[in-house]
Amino acid sequence: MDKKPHIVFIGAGNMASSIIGGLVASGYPASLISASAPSQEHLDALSTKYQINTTQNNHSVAAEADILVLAVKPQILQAVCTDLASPLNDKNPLIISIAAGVETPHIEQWLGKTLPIIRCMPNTPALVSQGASGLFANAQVSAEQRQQADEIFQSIGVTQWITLEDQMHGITALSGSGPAYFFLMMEALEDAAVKTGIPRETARKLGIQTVLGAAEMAKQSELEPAQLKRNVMSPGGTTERAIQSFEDGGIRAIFATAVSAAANRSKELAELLGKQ
Ligand SMILES: NC(=O)C1=CN([C@@H]2O[C@H](COP(=O)(O)OP(=O)(O)OC[C@H]3O[C@@H](n4cnc5c(N)ncnc54)[C@H](O)[C@@H]3O)[C@@H](O)[C@H]2O)C=CC1
Ligand SMILES: O=C(O)[C@@H]1CCC=N1
Repeated sequence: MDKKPHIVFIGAGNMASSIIGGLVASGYPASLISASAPSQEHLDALSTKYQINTTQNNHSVAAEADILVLAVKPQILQAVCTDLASPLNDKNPLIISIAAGVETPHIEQWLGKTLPIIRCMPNTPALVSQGASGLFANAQVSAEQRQQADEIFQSIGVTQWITLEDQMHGITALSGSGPAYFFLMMEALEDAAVKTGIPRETARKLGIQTVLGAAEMAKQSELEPAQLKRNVMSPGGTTERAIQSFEDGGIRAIFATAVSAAANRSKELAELLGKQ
């Protein structure tokens, strides 16, 4: 990026803070990041921690945006966009919506004009620069804007672009919601280890490092996860018993059902919110 764009966040909750924290950690100038929200507590947390600009006035800050990130709950996005239509009347910022299940034609309709819109599904590990973001651009997005968005989200993790907006339901179910699945597994693994007699602190430390080590290994290795798994399974050994127990318990079906429940909820939100 030659001249860095002014990035304005509408909404200052969990996901906005994770992205802002990651951006600042990557060296993005705090003076070029602003956030607006009704919650003074959320704003104070961001200005104290990252020294970014904050306000409760969506209108004034939106009018200054080169990139406007919509980071409010899907259920209030229509009201927020409708309210922003007039301050954006003579402006043409790149809109990036991170709201689950809200489709770009609805955002355009609510903002009252055709605009370059990118839908992005990030995740909270963005806070520690380990985010995974799926992105989709509508036809109005220029090559330069696409690159700007890619650089922003690459600075907080990895990016993958999709060409069909419909695939965003699956991305939401995979990487948007995904961190929670692994936190659940960490909880369950830790509790199970404690039951074998290990102190909780030890179980937590080794459990988390095991998840991290396995993920890093899968990322760096040319081998598929299935082969990496087999490499841990000595014939007649301990892992084989555990993996057999997972398979007998239907772990694959459990994943398939959970991921499709999340994707279906994303579709449901799209239908519900589009009808408002
Ligand atoms: N939490 C997550 O892991 C992820 C969330 N998302 C999406 O990010 C969006 C935000 O989610 P969270 O950060 O988790 O929610 P949150 O509830 O933590 O934050 C929402 C923020 O919006 C603010 N807000 C409420 N009304 C507003 C208004 N009228 N104008 C401006 N700001 C307003 C709130 O004060 C709060 O700062 C959602 O659309 C969600 O689908 C996407 C990927 C992952
Ligand atoms: O649970 C949710 O609806 C949001 C979207 C993906 C992660 N959190």
